[in-house]
Amino acid sequence: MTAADAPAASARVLAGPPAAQALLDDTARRAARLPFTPEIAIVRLGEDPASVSYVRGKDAKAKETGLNSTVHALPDATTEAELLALIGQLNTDPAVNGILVQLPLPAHINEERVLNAIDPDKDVDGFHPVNVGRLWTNTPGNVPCTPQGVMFLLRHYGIEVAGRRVVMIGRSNIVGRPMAGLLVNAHATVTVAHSRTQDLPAVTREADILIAAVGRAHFVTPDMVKPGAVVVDVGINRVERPGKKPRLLGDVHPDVASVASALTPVPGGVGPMTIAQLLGNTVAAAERQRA
Ligand SMILES: NC(=O)C1=CN([C@@H]2O[C@H](COP(=O)(O)OP(=O)(O)OC[C@H]3O[C@@H](n4cnc5c(N)ncnc54)[C@H](OP(=O)(O)O)[C@@H]3O)[C@@H](O)[C@H]2O)C=CC1
Ligand SMILES: Nc1nc(=O)c2c([nH]1)NC[C@@H]1CN(c3ccc(C(=O)N[C@@H](CCC(=O)O)C(=O)O)cc3)C=[N+]21
Repeated sequence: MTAADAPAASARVLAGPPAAQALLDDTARRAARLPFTPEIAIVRLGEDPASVSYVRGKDAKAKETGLNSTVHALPDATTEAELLALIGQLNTDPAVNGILVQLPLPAHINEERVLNAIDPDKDVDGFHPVNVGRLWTNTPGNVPCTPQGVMFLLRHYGIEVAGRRVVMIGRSNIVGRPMAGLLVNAHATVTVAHSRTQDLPAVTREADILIAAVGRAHFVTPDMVKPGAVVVDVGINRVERPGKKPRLLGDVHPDVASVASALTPVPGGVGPMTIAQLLGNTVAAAERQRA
């Protein structure tokens, strides 16, 4: 065997399911300590296959964890006024501790108006501007599930963020921006890159921890990664295949495993953390509502 065929060093796999299970176990214990059963209301509009599949996953995990879960599956033609009326009812229903409106919403509905209508204390997605403000002032509130799940995963695997350079690729309200806020709160030095960033590979090569939430399959290539960096792949790019389950590709090219010291897989990385954190947020909201 020549040096050229020698297997490349391979990054440690930061598997989501064991970390997610640790979070779910803690969530189930906390739920069981409450004098009532915490309840999440999940609202979905239309039949987008990805949304149908995610909502099914969230509902099943909620029940497994000892929570009540109600799915409100509304037709695609639901008006914004009808959706707002449902949110109003869920806001005032004392049995409901958490509300999640699955995104994306159909084009005829104004997403901002809908998210702003959810009671911030029941907003377990943490998308309401009040919760965004709480995150950026480092005060208690509901925090978006995916970034908070990434923080849990890093902690679970003993990866320190304080004092380290983190580059976040993506600045969405769901992932990039709240991820940056959590990292700043955890004392990381944070750079947020996006589609207008000049010389992105030079920026990402500075990262001790590189987090990708771009939405483009295999976007992060080995030349963009500092040797030994930890790489977190948030991306989920669905490749539909007729008659088969869709293939899921991350935003990180698999060859990055030969440069990074640790890497989250897709599937089986950040995705399961998102769902576990949603239930964690629901129980935390129930605890605060009771206090
Ligand atoms: N694992 C999980 O639980 C979750 C996974 N996801 C997945 O994460 C990915 C990102 O989701 P989301 O944040 O909602 O996506 P958005 O499309 O809202 O945001 C993508 C971000 O990537 C940036 N971007 C796009 N192209 C480039 C480029 N060429 N160079 C640098 N930056 C670029 C955009 O920049 P700009 O702002 O300039 O347009 C934008 O900020 C998707 O694959 C999604 O499916 C999302 C939520 C949860
Ligand atoms: N209001 C709202 N809140 C969200 O949190 C939200 C949303 N809307 N819209 C869409 C994105 C995406 N998202 C995922 C959740 C779980 C997995 C997940 O469990 N993924 C598994 C695979 C699941 C499968 O096989 O399809 C994995 O990566 O291993 C992925 C993605 C939540 N989101």
